[in-house]
Amino acid sequence: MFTHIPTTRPDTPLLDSIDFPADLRRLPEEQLVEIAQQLRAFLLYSVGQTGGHFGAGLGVVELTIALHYLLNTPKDHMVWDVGHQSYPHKILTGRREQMLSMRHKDGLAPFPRREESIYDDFGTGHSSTSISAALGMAVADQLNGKETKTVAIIGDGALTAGMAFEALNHAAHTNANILVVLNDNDMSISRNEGGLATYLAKNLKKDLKRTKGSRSETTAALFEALAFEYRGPIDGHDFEVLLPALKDALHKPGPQFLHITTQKGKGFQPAEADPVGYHAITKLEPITTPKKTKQATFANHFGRWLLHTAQQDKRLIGITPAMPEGSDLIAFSQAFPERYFDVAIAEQHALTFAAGLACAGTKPVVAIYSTFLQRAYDQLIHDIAIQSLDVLLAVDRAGLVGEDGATHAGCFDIAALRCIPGMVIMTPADEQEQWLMLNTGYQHKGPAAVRYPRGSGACPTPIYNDEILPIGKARLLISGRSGTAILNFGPFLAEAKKLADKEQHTLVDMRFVKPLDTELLSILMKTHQHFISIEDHAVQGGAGSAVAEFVAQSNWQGTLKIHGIPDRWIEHASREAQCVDTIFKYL
Ligand SMILES: Cc1ncc(C[n+]2csc(CCOP(=O)(O)OP(=O)(O)O)c2C)c(N)n1
Ligand SMILES: CC(=O)[C@@H](O)[C@H](O)COP(=O)(O)O
Ligand SMILES: [Mg+2]
Repeated sequence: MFTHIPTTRPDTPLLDSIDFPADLRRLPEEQLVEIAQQLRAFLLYSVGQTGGHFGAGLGVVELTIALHYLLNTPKDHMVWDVGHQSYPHKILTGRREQMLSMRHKDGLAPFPRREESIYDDFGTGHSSTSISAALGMAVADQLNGKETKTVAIIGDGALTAGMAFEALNHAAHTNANILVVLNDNDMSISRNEGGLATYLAKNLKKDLKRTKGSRSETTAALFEALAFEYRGPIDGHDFEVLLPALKDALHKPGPQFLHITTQKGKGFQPAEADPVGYHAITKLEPITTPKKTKQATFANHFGRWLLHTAQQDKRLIGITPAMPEGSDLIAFSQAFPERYFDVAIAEQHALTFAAGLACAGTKPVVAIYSTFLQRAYDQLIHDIAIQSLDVLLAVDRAGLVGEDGATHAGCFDIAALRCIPGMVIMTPADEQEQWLMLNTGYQHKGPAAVRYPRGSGACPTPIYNDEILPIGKARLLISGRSGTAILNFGPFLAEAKKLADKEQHTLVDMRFVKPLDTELLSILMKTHQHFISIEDHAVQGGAGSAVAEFVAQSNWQGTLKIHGIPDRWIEHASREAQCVDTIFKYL
């Protein structure tokens, strides 16, 4: 058991002899335990150097080794759900020496990526896609006459999403050679919530008396009802049971299911004791580096707003799809457990559940990352917006998010939301505006969204008051100038002001993307020939596009320059570096 993250590279001679899975397959089974030990040591070291997802990878060390040992990768397929647990897979598939570049600009990606390696069969980052994608591969290989095996590895958290069940429902009624491995560690990022998690955990307790490796009749019933051939649960850290179970499952044709139990953070004592805290870590700083005091983030201020507002209004309900820590609903959940709902990884359900709550007279607030809101688009349109229901979306991690890269960037929410009739969309420039906009969205009758970025902004100590903003009204910050007006939407007001000061431009904090302050724009159009818009969102379809649509309908002869995220995928790097390379590039 490791108790510390090594700060120097550990000695891992056996691991160093494995450049690719073929090297692993040449070793006798007896050496796999030693490989696992060395893989864990190296993983601890490398994640300590780069930061990143931590507990999930430690939990699948034996599974990763066993799968590469038994499969003929890369000919056979392996799809890692979410992909946050794929670091051991990367280490065994030719990328060991690049691990220290992980999450850095031009370095390894933090999730599987098809462009990065032929061993990465499917790009992930969002959860619950693995069974669908694996089924597609298995069916295509069958149609093409290829004799391959395909494995989807899905966690108990990812299994809570509707999409996973849609795929199970389909897969079981094909004759595809697909194996679903359920990696059950009884954890999502936080505690795994809901009936399925309870069912699996309850059965596991009941089954503790089973002999090693024997089958659970109770859990089998669920997956066999869907026509999978089920085996398990077995100890996913014990090669003695893991290898035979995998061999058996891989040699049988048709849809197979293997249920393994593992420990998140396995082998590193602090992570086993605190799997939530060690879901992901920041990189280790040398002890000589002075400790930075942690500034409250936009998410933290949202958490404070939620608690404050819930204390005043009994109707408030707070909802998170499995991100209570990230979105910071912790204090609220402790103060008002009966009004707090972690609905598991179920973004679609979260929104329609909120719609139902709003129909029955409560005031739901859904805290959701911009990138995961993409999952629930129809629910927003069909269940909330058409019925003009009173739901507030606190859209977190809007814009570029840094090291998680393109899968997690929140670049599309304005474009997606802006075309929905009746939506109110607000873009706070700082934490003070975030607070006021949350007040405003909460009091507004009908759907509203406040989008705010990852990390902290320019006003770390906002004044918490009950003020409400006039809907659709911008804030003219520097007036009395003519020529060019800068229209700021969101967190880059300081950069916009710098430019305005330097070039003697007018400066407007637009605040609302929808409704747009067309009255102010019309006034500015009389004295300005140029507009420059700035936003933390894709240029196509974003706030600048809203301005473009408006001015195109007028007879204004001026020009508009839109600064935002360009029409390409922005890869992992620090958020600052991403912004410098994109939004700020031509400012
Ligand atoms: C659609 C979607 N919603 C939320 C997340 C955030 N998220 C990443 S990992 C995770 C927990 C996954 O739990 P599980 O599948 O059991 O994997 P474990 O971390 O326990 O190994 C969550 C909620 C995501 N990646 N995708
Ligand atoms: C894998 C995943 O989807 C989450 O763990 C995500 O990386 C969290 O992002 P934040 O660090 O912004 O909360
Ligand atoms: Mg889990």
